[in-house]
Amino acid sequence: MTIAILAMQGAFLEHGQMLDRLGVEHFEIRKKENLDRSFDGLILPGGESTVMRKLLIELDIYDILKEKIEDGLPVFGTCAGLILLADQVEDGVQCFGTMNILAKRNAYGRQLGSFYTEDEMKGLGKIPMTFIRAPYIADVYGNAETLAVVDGKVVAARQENQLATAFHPELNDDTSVHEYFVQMIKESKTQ
Ligand SMILES: NC(=O)CC[C@H](N)C(=O)O
Repeated sequence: MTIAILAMQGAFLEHGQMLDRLGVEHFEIRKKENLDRSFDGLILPGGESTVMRKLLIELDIYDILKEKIEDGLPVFGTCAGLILLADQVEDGVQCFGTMNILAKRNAYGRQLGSFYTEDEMKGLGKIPMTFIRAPYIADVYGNAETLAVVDGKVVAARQENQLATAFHPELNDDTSVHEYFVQMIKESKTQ
């Protein structure tokens, strides 16, 4: 199994370190040519969603990745990555728009934008959650399903091949969300 990590900007290195710990092969997508390689899953990291969207379009990567996601490629978006997947974005612009969620950007305001907590994620129990100028999911609809709620706000969701978290599981020691994603990839191969 090989996972591609979008590495134009943001917290991509830490995702690679998580995958190393799980013994999963990975490589970085920095330019269009990197997409010549085949891969079984895609990680969209945290960072700045507006910058990532701009680079995706400028580097001619946007259409290729959107088509792969629509064709069922397992994808995991954290924080800005969640915003890239959202069908609707409050205070921002839609990017791939493949997931039936409304993302509210910088939703916790200046003061509360970054914090740490531990809370339940469906199927995983209590896990560490680090939020950095995070969005939350203000609405989940269609085939999307809520996986975690913190203080009444949805912070993780899944829709078939797509997984999104408002927090950064790659910044804590716990590998369970990445394991969950690896399991999604395995299941997609047996379908
Ligand atoms: N840590 C993050 O990824 C922050 C996301 C950022 N606020 C954005 O809108 O893209």
